[in-house]
Amino acid sequence: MEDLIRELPKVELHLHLDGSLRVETAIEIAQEFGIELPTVNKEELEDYLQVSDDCDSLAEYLKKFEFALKIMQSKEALIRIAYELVEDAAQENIKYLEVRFAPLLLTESLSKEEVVEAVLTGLQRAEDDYDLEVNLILCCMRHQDPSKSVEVTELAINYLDAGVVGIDLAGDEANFPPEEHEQAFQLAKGAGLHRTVHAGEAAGADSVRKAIDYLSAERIGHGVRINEDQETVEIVQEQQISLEVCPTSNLHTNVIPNLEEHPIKDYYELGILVTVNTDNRTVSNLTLSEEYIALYNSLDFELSDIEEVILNGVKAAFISEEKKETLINEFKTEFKRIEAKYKS
Ligand SMILES: O=c1[nH]cnc2c1ncn2[C@@H]1O[C@H](CO)[C@@H](O)[C@H]1O
Ligand SMILES: [Zn+2]
Repeated sequence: MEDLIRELPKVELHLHLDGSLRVETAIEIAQEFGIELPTVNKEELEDYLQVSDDCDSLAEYLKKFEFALKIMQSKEALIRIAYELVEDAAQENIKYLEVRFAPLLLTESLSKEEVVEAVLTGLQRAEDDYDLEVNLILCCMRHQDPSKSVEVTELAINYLDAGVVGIDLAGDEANFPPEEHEQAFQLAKGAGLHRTVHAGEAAGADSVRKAIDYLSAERIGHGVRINEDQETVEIVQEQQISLEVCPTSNLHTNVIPNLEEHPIKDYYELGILVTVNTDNRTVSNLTLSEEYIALYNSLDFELSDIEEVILNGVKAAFISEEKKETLINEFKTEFKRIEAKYKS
């Protein structure tokens, strides 16, 4: 079953560039650019980049990004890291990928336009070399002034036809409410940019409601905690808001005590459009295949359920209806072929 899952065509919609760089690459870039490292030993550096078992909150988890951001301040680093992330995704048969990051955290020596262009260059080079499609989402950060979110949105609008498809709101959910960023998200909506918002992770259902009401979120990053309020569950169901669920990340930020108690199966059974994602591959030391294997082992998802969740990812993707239909047909054919192969 595990090999079969690895072979299935997949989609990933919630993946942070700065949480997913290869550890070897971090060492090489730091050495090349004279950036001071706490250690050049790969295993030891992993401790700095990966979350430990005793991490007890999102705020603590977010500290894991500080080092990655330091080494991502040059064009060369951004092109390489973006390229390698797509390469890693292609290796586990991801056919459609949305990558996200916060451009304003990377402007120590580059302009925000240079930052976006370098990442798009890396993504597109890998798209040319591998058989998958990639789009980019730009993150606004909760702790930054709302005017910065407008700046990120304007930047996203400039690259709307060049690979950027939407904006996100990320960062410390418990301490910074979403509604302050309304102007940016309404600007995005008016310009035809898609909107996703991290919510219902470090704060409850109320945070999800605000993301929908004020920020016109089409998707919710995580949304684990919607079950704290029945009305929110119904709104998510009725409005077909999809959830970008990242089960292992939720374990690491201490939103759930163990995978077995993750509510994803309940949401799935209610017909909510749940998708499965890694969030941060390096921070959580994780691949998407492993995440699906965990659903199979810990949450009793059967193969047909896993395939349906993968198709949910296509349905929730920030792409045209025509592209969705093509991908769904391709995926269904592949599912049948792979199932037949493993039966024989
Ligand atoms: O699970 C999460 N919840 C909220 N914010 C996050 C999560 N993972 C990463 N980031 C934040 O998003 C920024 C841009 O990629 C990262 O720098 C990190 O601060
Ligand atoms: Zn995230």
